[in-house]
Amino acid sequence: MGRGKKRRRENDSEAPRTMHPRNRYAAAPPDFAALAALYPSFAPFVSVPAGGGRASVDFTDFDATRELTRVLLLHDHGISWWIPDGQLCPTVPNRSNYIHWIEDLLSSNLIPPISSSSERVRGFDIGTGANCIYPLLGASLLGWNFVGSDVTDVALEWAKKNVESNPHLAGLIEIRNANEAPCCSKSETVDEEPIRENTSEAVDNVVRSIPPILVGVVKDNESFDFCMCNPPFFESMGEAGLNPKTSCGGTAQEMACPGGEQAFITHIIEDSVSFKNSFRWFTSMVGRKTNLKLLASKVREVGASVVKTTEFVQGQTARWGLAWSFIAPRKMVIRASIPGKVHHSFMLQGHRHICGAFKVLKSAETFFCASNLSCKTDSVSFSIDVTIPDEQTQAAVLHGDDFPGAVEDNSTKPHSAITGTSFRISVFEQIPGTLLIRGSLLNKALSGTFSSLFSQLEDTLKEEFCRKAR
Ligand SMILES: C[S@@+](CC[C@H](N)C(=O)[O-])C[C@H]1O[C@@H](n2cnc3c(N)ncnc32)[C@H](O)[C@@H]1O
Repeated sequence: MGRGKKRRRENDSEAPRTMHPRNRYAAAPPDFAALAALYPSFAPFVSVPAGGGRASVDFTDFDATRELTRVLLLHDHGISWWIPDGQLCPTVPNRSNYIHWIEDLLSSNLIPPISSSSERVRGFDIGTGANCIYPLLGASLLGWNFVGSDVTDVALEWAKKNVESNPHLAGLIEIRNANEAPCCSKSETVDEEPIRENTSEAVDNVVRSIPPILVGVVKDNESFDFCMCNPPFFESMGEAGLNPKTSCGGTAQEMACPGGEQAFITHIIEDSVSFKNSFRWFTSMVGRKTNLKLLASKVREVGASVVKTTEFVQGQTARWGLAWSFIAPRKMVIRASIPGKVHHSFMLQGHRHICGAFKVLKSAETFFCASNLSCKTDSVSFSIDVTIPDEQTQAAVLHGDDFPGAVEDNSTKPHSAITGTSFRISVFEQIPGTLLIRGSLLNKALSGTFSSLFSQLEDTLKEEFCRKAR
């Protein structure tokens, strides 16, 4: 955790415009003056301009940042919380975004629930820290169950204290010492010298020096709906640098590890292969966009069936989310409840940068590939030819979900005649910031299935692009 790509500075007291819509601070940022009136211990950290105006907090003061977090957790979430001086202090609105993204992944239904899924969602927070922020937020906002792991004495001691201070959540959260994994050697001191060669061999060597993350820490027969991680992003505290505009604390053990986030997340990816069927989703926060691409290809190399990414814009800092799963995505055999047509279209309107035609094309490709449909993308004509594999085509017909030639006539052709059903998705930029997405059935079979898929594509792209653009 630390400093990533800097964004144009926004007023710190304003909620970033890109907050998740369900984030409780999305509509209105915290009202510092009102909180100061309610909590006298917070008042000394709040300044109100002489001529009136919005109250502010000095984010370069660790004590102020920690007191704000304490007050927000107490006032808005009913959580009693504290961390010792210098430990990483989380910002509540930012951390909530990651929780809501996982909530979206779980509810997307892209991956079916794992067989042992219980009624209550169960998550594994890798490196929960002294602050234990994700389990506390996930349990209080959504009633999720958590195992939170860590390796340092201070993190384990304070994470437990933070859980015990909240008896209403204590039954939902277990804190686990990753150093007690059977294969573990005690956590190493962080090397101040970064690895010189950034070759994959150098990274692999470093990965082996990181203490256990999942293997040995996850118990036999345990299963989880997801894991999450805010990794140590840096190779050294020198690399972490100091952001003069904020003081969120952070010790070397929290901020840095040998090989930085690339090695840490590579370790998670390697471990994930051992738990293909025990986790529905593996996720991690990523601090650098270059690492996101690299790690996403690693995830594909180890055979993930679905890979998803997102961008978290957190005030001035951009971070990314990487999610993957080995569970086969649900097959797109769709009940054609909407009337079949051979052409469909919809508009995406949003901010030009966010809603670029190429980005939308790639997201559409990801959507279809994740559904086991084969895609041929032409980035010159901004189009994708999508083919529904024969077995899915057959399944749609056999299940009575659709029928061939639904638009042309309502007669049912022999099943064997329907092969390689395909359609074309094209993205056109109408005016800057407005895109037209058009879908055309190429061989006029299974129009109901095509219509249903197109409607799901519309929902997915609108959710992804229009929400961000708000
Ligand atoms: C950036 S901090 C994140 C703390 C907290 N989750 C947050 O978001 O503020 C990274 C945490 O990972 C922990 N850590 C490092 N290696 C670990 C390992 N092998 N297993 C579990 N936790 C580890 C560190 O001790 C530290 O608490």
